[in-house]
Amino acid sequence: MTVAVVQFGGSNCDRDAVAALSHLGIDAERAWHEDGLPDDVTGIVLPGGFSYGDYLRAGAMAARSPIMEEVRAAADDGVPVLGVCNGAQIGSESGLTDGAFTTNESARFQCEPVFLRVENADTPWTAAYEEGDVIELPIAHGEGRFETSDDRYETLEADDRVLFRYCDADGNVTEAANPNGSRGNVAGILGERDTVAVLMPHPERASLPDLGGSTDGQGVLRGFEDA
Ligand SMILES: NC(=O)CC[C@H](N)C(=O)O
Repeated sequence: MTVAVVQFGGSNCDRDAVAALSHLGIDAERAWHEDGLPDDVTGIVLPGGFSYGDYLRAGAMAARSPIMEEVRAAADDGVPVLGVCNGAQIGSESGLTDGAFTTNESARFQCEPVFLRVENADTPWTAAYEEGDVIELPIAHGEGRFETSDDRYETLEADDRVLFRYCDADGNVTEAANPNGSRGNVAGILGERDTVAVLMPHPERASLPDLGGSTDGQGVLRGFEDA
């Protein structure tokens, strides 16, 4: 069993994802997108970075790599798929998840720790937490503002597919705690199945105790544990 961390030209969080998963005892390896998915794939990470230099829109070009057909088919078969930051953008650009991640309200690249409230704890990615728990993860993005239409937003909420919202340290979802202007402070969402999730903050950068910061990201990555 192997979690494939798909590497595109310009991905830069693929090694971090492999290191964080390995630390948790989850077998993971990088898979260059042109080589397709390994045969024994049991999970897929779309890692962060600047695939194809964020040209057109962040994630737009990687979403059109042929491997994404394989990722979609695997997701439909129930293989867990996690998109992180640029991987979240690739996930939304390829239709794995709803909505879009677009230019931050500040129009600047933002790199800072944020607090997230767990909105749905009944998923593989949040099973380690309780609903309402507050976790701390870093963000590092220029195009992280979640947007979608009124209808689709209502459907996401009605289907309980909002996974995380930006909040303050006490779990209050406020405008001040929203780093990028995301609609409804949304930081992460589920796809059609709860085995597919994307989020802008980086769990793999908050998983290794040796780094000295939050290790709250471990719970998210443990979504691959039973894969
Ligand atoms: N850390 C990342 O994955 C960055 C994503 C993307 N390049 C952006 O700036 O929005």
